[in-house]
Amino acid sequence: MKTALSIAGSDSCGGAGIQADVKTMTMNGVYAMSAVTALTAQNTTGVRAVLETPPEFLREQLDAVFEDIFPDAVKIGMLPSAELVRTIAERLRYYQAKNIVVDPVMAATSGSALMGSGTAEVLANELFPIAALVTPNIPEAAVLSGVTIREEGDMLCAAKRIGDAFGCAVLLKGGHSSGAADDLLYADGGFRWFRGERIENPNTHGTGCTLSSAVASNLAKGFTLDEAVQRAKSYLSCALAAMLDLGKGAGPIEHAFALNGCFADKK
Ligand SMILES: Nc1ncnc2c1ncn2[C@@H]1O[C@H](COP(=O)(O)OP(=O)(O)OP(=O)(O)O)[C@@H](O)[C@H]1O
Ligand SMILES: Cc1ncc(CO)c(N)n1
Repeated sequence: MKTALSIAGSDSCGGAGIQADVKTMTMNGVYAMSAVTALTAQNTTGVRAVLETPPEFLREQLDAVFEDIFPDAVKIGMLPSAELVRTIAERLRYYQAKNIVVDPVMAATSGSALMGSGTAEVLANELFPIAALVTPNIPEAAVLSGVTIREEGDMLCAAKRIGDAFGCAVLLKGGHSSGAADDLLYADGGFRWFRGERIENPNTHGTGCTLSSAVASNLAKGFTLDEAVQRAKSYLSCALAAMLDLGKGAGPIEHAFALNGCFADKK
C-alpha cells in the first residue's frame, strides 16, 4: 500500500488540519501518517488557543516516521513558527522526501490567524523550492506574490511570480473568488485551469487541507501532477456536494461520502 505523511496542526473539531488530512488520505486509498506541528483548540466558529509543538519533538516525530515507514508523499499544512519550518526543511532534505505538497496555511476559514508574523517568508524560502506543488488560496497568493488579486489575469500573474521566484509548481485555489471555484495550475512554465462549479454550501471548513492532502495521496499513487490535481478537485467537490451540516459556523465537509459499506450504514 502507498503511504502519505501529513505534517500539520491538529484541529479539535475534526474538519481541517491533521484530522482532515488523515480522513482524505484514507478515502483516497493511501496509508496515512502524521507529525503534529501544533494543537489547536478550535471549532467551526474560530480558534481559541494554539499550543505549538517544540521543534525537537517535531523532529522526533519525523525521524520516527521516516526511519520506519518511508512516505510516498508528504503534505505540509499549518506551521506556526519559522523554527518549525526550518526543522521540517532540514529533515525533509536529509531524507530526500518526495512528492512534497505545501499548503501555506495562514488563517482558518473562520478568519483566525494560524501563522506567526515573518513565518511566510521563511516558509517560502525553505520549503517551496523542495515542493512538488504549493497550494495557496487567493489571500495567501496575494501575500506571497505582492499581487492584488481581483480577476483571472491577476491569478495568472500571482501564480507565475510565486512559481518563478521559488522554482515550484503552484496551484492557486479559487475558493475565495466571487465567481466559479476555478483553480489555476502553473507548472513547467505553463498554465492550466481546473474549472469547478461553485457549490452552494456555506460549510467549507478544511477545503484547502482536503485538496492538498488529496493531491499528495494521488502523487503517492503515481499519478502525474495534472492527474493528481484533477482527481483531488473531483474528490473535494463530491465531499462539498454531500452537504454535511455540522456546527454553528462554517462547518466541515463530508470526507467519507463514498462509504456505503456495512460499517457506515445508518441505523
Ligand atoms: N463553494 C465551493 N464550491 C466548489 N468548490 C469550492 C468551493 N469553495 C472552495 N472550493 C474549492 O475548494 C478548494 C480549496 O479552496 P479554498 O480557496 O477554499 O482554500 P482554502 O481557503 O485554503 O481552504 P480552507 O482555509 O477553508 O481550508 C479549491 O479547489 C476550491 O476551488
Ligand atoms: C489545524 C488547522 N490547519 C489548517 C486550517 C485551515 O483550514 C485550520 N483551520 N486548522
